[in-house]
Amino acid sequence: MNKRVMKHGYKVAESLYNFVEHEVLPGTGIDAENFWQSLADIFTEFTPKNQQLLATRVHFQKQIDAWHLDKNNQPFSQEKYQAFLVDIGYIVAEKEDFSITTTYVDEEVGTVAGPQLVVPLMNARFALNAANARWGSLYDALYGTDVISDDHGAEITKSYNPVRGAKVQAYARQFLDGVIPLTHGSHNDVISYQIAGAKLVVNLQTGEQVSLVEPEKFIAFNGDEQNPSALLFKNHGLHVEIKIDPSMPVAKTDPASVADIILESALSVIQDCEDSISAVDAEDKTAVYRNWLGLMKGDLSETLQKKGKSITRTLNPDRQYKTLDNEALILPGRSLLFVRNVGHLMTNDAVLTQHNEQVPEGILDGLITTLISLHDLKGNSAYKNSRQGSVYIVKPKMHGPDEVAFSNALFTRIEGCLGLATNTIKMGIMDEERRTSVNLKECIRASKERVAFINTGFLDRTGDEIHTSMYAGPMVRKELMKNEAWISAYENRNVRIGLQAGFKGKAQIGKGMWAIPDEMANMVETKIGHPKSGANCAWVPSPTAATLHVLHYHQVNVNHVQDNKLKQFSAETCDSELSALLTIPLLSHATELTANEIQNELDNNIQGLLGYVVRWIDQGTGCSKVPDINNVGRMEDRATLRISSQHICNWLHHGLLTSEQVIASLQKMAQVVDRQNITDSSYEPMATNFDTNIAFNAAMDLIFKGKEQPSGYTEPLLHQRRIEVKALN
Ligand SMILES: CC(=O)SCCNC(=O)CCNC(=O)[C@H](O)C(C)(C)COP(=O)(O)OP(=O)(O)OC[C@H]1O[C@@H](n2cnc3c(N)ncnc32)[C@H](O)[C@@H]1OP(=O)(O)O
Ligand SMILES: O=CC(=O)O
Ligand SMILES: [Mg+2]
Repeated sequence: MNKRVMKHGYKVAESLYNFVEHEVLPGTGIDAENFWQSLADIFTEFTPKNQQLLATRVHFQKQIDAWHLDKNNQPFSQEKYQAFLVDIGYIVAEKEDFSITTTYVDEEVGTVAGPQLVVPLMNARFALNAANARWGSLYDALYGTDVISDDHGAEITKSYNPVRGAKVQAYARQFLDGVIPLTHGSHNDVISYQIAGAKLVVNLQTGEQVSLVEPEKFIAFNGDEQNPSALLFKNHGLHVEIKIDPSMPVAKTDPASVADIILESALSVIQDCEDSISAVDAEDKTAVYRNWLGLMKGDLSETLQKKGKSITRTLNPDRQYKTLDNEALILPGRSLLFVRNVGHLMTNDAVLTQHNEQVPEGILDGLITTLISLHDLKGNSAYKNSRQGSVYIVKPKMHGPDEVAFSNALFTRIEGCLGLATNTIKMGIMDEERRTSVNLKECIRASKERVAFINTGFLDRTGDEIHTSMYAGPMVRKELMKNEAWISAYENRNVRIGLQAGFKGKAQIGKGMWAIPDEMANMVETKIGHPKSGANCAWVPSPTAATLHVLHYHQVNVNHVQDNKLKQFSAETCDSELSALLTIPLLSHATELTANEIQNELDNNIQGLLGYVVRWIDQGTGCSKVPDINNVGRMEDRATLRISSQHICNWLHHGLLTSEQVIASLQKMAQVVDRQNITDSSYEPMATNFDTNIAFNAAMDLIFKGKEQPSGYTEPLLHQRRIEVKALN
């Protein structure tokens, strides 16, 4: 049991208290007693409203459930359905047009389009890697993934495979031809790059000297003009470095001695306190906050074993080049960091009221993560995060404008307590709940002075789609959701509303996660759709994916796309979008499923669900790669768990599945998952005792108690079961 320190009527867990007093506050200029007083005041002031907002969610859901139950067996009227949603206040009236006025936004957010990497903040090794993923090796990203096919002897072998290496070089040169084309010939034919008269001079095998079609794209270099070691280019605001080093093995097979192409990759990173981590108590929360502190003070480090060697990972310094006028050019060495707080639902025992009630975790996150960010704002770190002096907080899982207004008011209050100018905290709004999508314009208005992004979190959004309309009928198969009318309306509408609210040049319009981490060829083929849709950032699961996704932003000029989109919108599109958005993705008679298809869908869902839950509950791993039924590794987090659990629950309720069938699948798939984890010595098999295995029972609850879970969220049950496991150890 955590010891507690009484502070102004609140009982603060000793672990958090000591951390704040001894590690966070020194150097912030904030007086300790004033801080604890502010904490107490903020909880006293904001907790009742937080609770009221949660009660409103329940109230809406009950009315929607009753409407569908009442209408059972009657033909569905979309018109009546929408009128009902307006009537109960679920859809609010859209007011006059407006533009956001957010200021002091860093260029990674406002003006340059590029990948956004998400990382579990609880894992220091990953968190550091993500912060350093601003720059990535294109050669490594290509060599190590399926973007380069392994036919004709090009497979990945134990030692370097020159056949594969040659394919990587060819791919990279083709990329250079697209981004920085030569006035004549190809980067394939280059024997040397030099600088003369503040220009790039390119010598070809043919003996010709050529230059760039757009010479202004060459902006800096390192080394001698005759023998440069690095050449720096800028395209669509993104930097590309050609690294020249004849001593590197790969450069020996390149007449121009190119050793790598280094790409500016993850412009921004979301350090996640939410769905990709498992933080259930004061001890866990303190560990997460400590990593954020290390990032903000610049001293986070982690020693790890890599390829049989011990290495210590720290934050990368900035990068230095010489401009063509021989001035120093310093570029950020690290990604711009956002921190994703938790939403309004959960509470945590890190702080208790005097009646031993847990406080809302989202309020605690807001206060502590901002307090920690003071180290960046006050220049206490050797490394700057926001050059504009802003703090970037992503707020997930908000339902509708009142909840956004609540976060906005909370942030204003936190700024007041910490002596920060109002709107120093920038808010990222996850557009991932149905009531937010439907009322997005009003959600943005509620934070129009600080909003820095709207992101389509389509995974949570799909979970909410299923839960909200649980009683309307059985939903389409999970994989087919992406073809449904609501999802394209949701994605298009998010871009339209963001652009019409003046996001261009000021804030991000973001797209969702690439959740198949090993399918990079597929990603390179398809994720170009995100910049083409007008989004200026999109989520990737790993640094490698960031280096590959950035290729798209070199091909697509998002600024131009946004300008063109703004000219195209019409009033009619807005109306038809709303009814498409509210079209429930129900199975139609035309698409009735065979018993086999139903069983496959169930087994697939259960395999992913169990594979994720067992690691969450037993090992505290919040984001995992779990093989699906076709052995494709899927990124699973709490949002994907929300989808699978709610989907099974929905089919169970509507009689497509029986309880016995679900239990049989759970037991069969538990054995599959146990086998998948056989090489993990810390893994506890589930199939040895289904009755007592806590993770297995958590999975059962997620399905059989799924209908009653608030908004279909998985965190209440996951937390409860993880706390049980932690108590045993
Ligand atoms: C719906 C939503 O909310 S989506 C947002 C939540 N999702 C995320 O945050 C995704 C985070 N990603 C991950 O956790 C991982 O990439 C997974 C679990 C998806 C896949 O993991 P694996 O492919 O098994 O990667 P693995 O654990 O082998 O790590 C490989 C390397 O990549 C690095 N890496 C993987 N993902 C990341 C990441 N997101 N950020 C930084 N580094 C990463 C690791 O540090 C490791 O490098 P290292 O050995 O030098 O430290
Ligand atoms: O948070 C992202 C999502 O897709 O959910
Ligand atoms: Mg989400």
